[in-house]
Amino acid sequence: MQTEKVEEEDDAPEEYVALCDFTASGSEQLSFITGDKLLVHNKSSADWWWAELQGVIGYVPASYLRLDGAEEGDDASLEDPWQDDEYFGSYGTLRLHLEMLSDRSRTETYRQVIVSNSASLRDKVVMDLGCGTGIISMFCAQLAKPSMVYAVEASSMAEHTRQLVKQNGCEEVVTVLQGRAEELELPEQVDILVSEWMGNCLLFEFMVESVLLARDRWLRDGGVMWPSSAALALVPCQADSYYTETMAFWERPYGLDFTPLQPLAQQEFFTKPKFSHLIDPEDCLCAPCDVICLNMYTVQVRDLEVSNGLLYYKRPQFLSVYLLILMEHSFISQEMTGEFQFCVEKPGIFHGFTAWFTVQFESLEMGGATVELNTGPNSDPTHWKQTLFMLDRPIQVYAGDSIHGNIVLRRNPVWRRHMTVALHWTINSNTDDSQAGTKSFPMWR
Ligand SMILES: N=C(N)NCC[C@H]1O[C@@H](n2cnc3c(N)ncnc32)[C@H](O)[C@@H]1O
Repeated sequence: MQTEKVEEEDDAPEEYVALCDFTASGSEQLSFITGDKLLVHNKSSADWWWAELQGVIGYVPASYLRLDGAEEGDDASLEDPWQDDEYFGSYGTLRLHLEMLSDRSRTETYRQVIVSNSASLRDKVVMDLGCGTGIISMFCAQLAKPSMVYAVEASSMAEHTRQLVKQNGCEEVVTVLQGRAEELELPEQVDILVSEWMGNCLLFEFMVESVLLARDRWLRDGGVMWPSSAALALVPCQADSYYTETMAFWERPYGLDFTPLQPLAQQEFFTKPKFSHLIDPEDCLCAPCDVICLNMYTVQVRDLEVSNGLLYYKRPQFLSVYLLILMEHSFISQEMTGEFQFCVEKPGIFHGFTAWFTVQFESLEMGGATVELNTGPNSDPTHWKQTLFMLDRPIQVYAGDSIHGNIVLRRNPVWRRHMTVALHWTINSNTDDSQAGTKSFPMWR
């Protein structure tokens, strides 16, 4: 069994400075704000450290801290906040492309978009951003007659993609360009920017930033974005089997009482979201709702940030605290926050929330049908499946109960492909007293 490298507890705690705010999501975690100086007593894991702030002790996310006195560039890991070596390295192998190509729901949807717009694609210039093995570009070349497809791929897969394009007789139409789309030089503007950029919970990996930068630089006025829009859906749900196998398990394994391990189980299994969760439609406590909606023509890169403050590392000393507070609230991005109001349709156990996304592809023809890829529980399963956010403790709910609150996707100010999903909820019930809760889930740092 692989164990994470655990550094021995040092005798003298080390002083670290907070790079950004962190809001604890459980009693065992410690909140802090940008600039706080924390004493780290134990680096119990790579992600979570045992630290002290003004006499209070708790777990803190290691990625939010930097050794006090170290300069910004000192920490080698901070040199690549996009983690591009690791990220594009992983896409340079076949594993992830095999997973994406094996996802028929995903891949057939893109093929359907090309087929249903084949006439309008004639003589158009297309960019396929993050083309991977070039499947979408070759669909364009085989099923329609665009004048040019720029197949852009930053990983080393691009070399193989060139070979596949030639192997399939598409080299007249498809030009493979290796590099980050936002850094490449194209010979011309494009009519259509197509990309399969969606990550778990829609935004993880934040490839969407590259799509927006490429849009602003290469999509001609009046050009088309595919997907044209995207939405994150959320639903309160039961997750009895996951709860049983990770938490209830410790009650009486082999006739012994292992319940003292349950706080550890909560920290280990419920602190982060559970990717690739397949929720049974029966486990939805009510109908889902779209909590985050992105218009791919108007959303801006700055809208992807939910600011904790003016600047993550420094604050202008001359601004009064009042003005800071005033300006902070003006920075909250509407795109990254969503309200919800659910009405429980049947009695059950509220174990947590499940999230998934949908993306829409508008027709190139006026009044033509929009194509949608839905990764939710009532559609054909995809490789993304759904994402489960477990509460610390399950709550009994009844038909008619209301669960309202909001979700905030807070992009990690240090690790640019990561975010924290914060959920705040209040349950109003005719049967029990109302309850409120909040929990933040790092994804992953
Ligand atoms: N969650 C996903 N859909 N990931 C697909 C990512 C694919 O796009 C590629 N990719 C991601 N970002 C970029 C970028 N900025 N420029 C070019 N290719 C990219 C990546 O190498 C992989 O082949």
